Amino acid sequence: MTQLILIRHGQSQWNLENRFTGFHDIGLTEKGVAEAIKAAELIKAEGIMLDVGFTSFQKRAIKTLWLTLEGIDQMYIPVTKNWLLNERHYGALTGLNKQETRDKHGDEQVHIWRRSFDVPPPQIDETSEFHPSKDPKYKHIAPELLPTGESLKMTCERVLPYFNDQIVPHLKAGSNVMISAHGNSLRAILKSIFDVPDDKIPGFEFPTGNPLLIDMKPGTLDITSARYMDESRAKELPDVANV
Ligand SMILES: O=C(O)[C@@H](CO)OP(=O)(O)O
Repeated sequence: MTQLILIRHGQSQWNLENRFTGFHDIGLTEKGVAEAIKAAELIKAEGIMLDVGFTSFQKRAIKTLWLTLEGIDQMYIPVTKNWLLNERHYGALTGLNKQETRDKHGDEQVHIWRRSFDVPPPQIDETSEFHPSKDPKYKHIAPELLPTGESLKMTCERVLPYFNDQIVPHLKAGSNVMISAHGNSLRAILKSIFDVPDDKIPGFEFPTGNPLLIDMKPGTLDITSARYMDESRAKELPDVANV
């Protein structure tokens, strides 16, 4: 059996403040740190041995992975960070309070921006402090590749080629893989491995800092079981259709 653990970062400061976050690089709250430590306890209790880890360029996901690997005493595994696993870029909404945005634009418009599959948010202006060109961690990436406002569809188109090329080969070779990432970059992976239709995928929510353990038949991506390890904070999962 091959094991894949998907974990959304623990609670971030902007999750707490209810602000659109996307590419903004904000840290974990104390609660977020505690969630990552708890995630490690759950993984350790089941004796899972990881072979390789992947995360984004964003400290909330990186630190969640660090704390988890520290807690399970497996800090030796190779870890690859890639910006292609970043959260969906929230465009001009970045930094805004979600409730204030609802009050201004209405519940329906904000729901479309947050949970449609293919409607992108308004693009971020080049002069904004949150424009990705202002962040030195992306200086090696061609400016035209950097997102300035992504729909979930666009996030899938960014994340899935990386997942298929760089992560799937590890799974097919039988390695146990942990991916620490974000609500929408993980939706992209969930959509791919569970074959979730476009109109259904926005409905799946990843709880913060709660490892999703997915068992696969060796040498394949055929899922035999999937469950959130902290049952008390579990969310709905797609049906395991390909057992
Ligand atoms: O703000 C964000 O970057 C994301 C994830 O926290 O929010 P949403 O739930 O609106 O996709």
